[in-house]
Amino acid sequence: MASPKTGQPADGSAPRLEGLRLEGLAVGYRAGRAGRRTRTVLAGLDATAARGDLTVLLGPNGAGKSTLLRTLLGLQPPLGGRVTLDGVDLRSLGPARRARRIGAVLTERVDVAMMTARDVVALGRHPHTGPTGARTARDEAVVSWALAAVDAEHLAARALDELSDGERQRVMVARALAQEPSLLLLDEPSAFLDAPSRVALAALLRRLARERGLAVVVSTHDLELALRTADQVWLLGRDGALRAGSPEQLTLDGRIAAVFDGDELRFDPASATFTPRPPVVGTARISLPTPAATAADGRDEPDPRAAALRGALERALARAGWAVRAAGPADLEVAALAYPAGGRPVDGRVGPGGNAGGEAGFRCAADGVTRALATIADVAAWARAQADARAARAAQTGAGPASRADGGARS
Ligand SMILES: Nc1ncnc2c1ncn2[C@@H]1O[C@H](COP(=O)(O)OP(=O)(O)OP(=O)(O)O)[C@@H](O)[C@H]1O
Repeated sequence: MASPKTGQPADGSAPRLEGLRLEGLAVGYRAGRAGRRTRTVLAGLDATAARGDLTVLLGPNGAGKSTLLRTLLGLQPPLGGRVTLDGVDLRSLGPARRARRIGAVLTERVDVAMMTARDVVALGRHPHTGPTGARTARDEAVVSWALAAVDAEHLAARALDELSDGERQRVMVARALAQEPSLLLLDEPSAFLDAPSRVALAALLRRLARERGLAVVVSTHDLELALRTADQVWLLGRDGALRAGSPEQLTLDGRIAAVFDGDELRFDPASATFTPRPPVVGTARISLPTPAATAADGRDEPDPRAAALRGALERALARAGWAVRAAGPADLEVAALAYPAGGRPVDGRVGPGGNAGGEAGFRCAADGVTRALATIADVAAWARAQADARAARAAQTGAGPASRADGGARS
């Protein structure tokens, strides 16, 4: 049994490091004279974020992600309930002890004119240095480690206000790491990062959680990456509820789709990706050449060219308004006649030797007309023209295009 005040077990054994726990937490804002008027954004939140885990906070705009993170960081008081870190109530921690335990990267821009990236990272040591603020050799080593951990050693001597948004973001993560916290909170840290840097940051946060036993809670709008990398998701719904679970569980439960599906976007639980949802004009079917590849040891392996080609064709057809079906009759048919040479990305002509001669790569049919087309771009343009023609015919007869439910896109 742990002492509620200190979190230390009464028997003197090593403290149990349970990470972050929200118990009936309510967050929001106080306004009016003496803060008597309150605006509750989220209430009754119960969840944990274990040490060693990457917990990703997801929710639509305005759901309360920043409000929750700011409350966990102590920048605004809870309106109710409590938050503990390793069993210790955060309200019992003064600012200095709190700063030693919780590192954060928020969306606010920090004004640090004339400081180098290394100086800024060194600010993270502030909670650990004595009253003089003098840094020891260990402090300097931690600063160097933090810069290296985010792959920003080459930025150390640069002035922070001369860095790009992405470079700056990495430095701010390093500053939080330099605090050597047990809880790391990040509010949309990948907002300014390019795709490879986002993947690298997610991998870094996972590694830090694992290797240093940190509880990491990160909010993001990058759902697809979050669902691939998170150990746990805290999902804020439009109803103000927080549902915690593994990405797979929340995907299969339909919770992710319930929060994020919209008129324009649909969450596909099979691929855990979002696809645009244009009006459906009819059904389409794709056929591919028989895949050639089998593994050298004789075991059958899926031919990666087949998946790439099918995916590219599916996206092109869906964008034009066709609901692609796996089998059965369809209004529009696209048959690829060959794979691109050498398994290169499918972005141009298809056929033996790259189809340099310009011969047909696809045979396409719709509404009784058959066409031979050379490239995927040709197929996309043709599918779009067919969709426009169908929509125009439907408008003339007053029938309207097939509904989404009819077309099967909104399964
Ligand atoms: N200072 C404030 N006073 C009162 N209400 C606020 C304040 N700041 C934010 N809010 C409101 O709190 C709610 C939650 O906002 P919050 O910024 O936490 O959402 P979010 O999930 O982080 O949104 P986003 O994804 O758009 O960044 C919103 O309705 C917002 O208008």
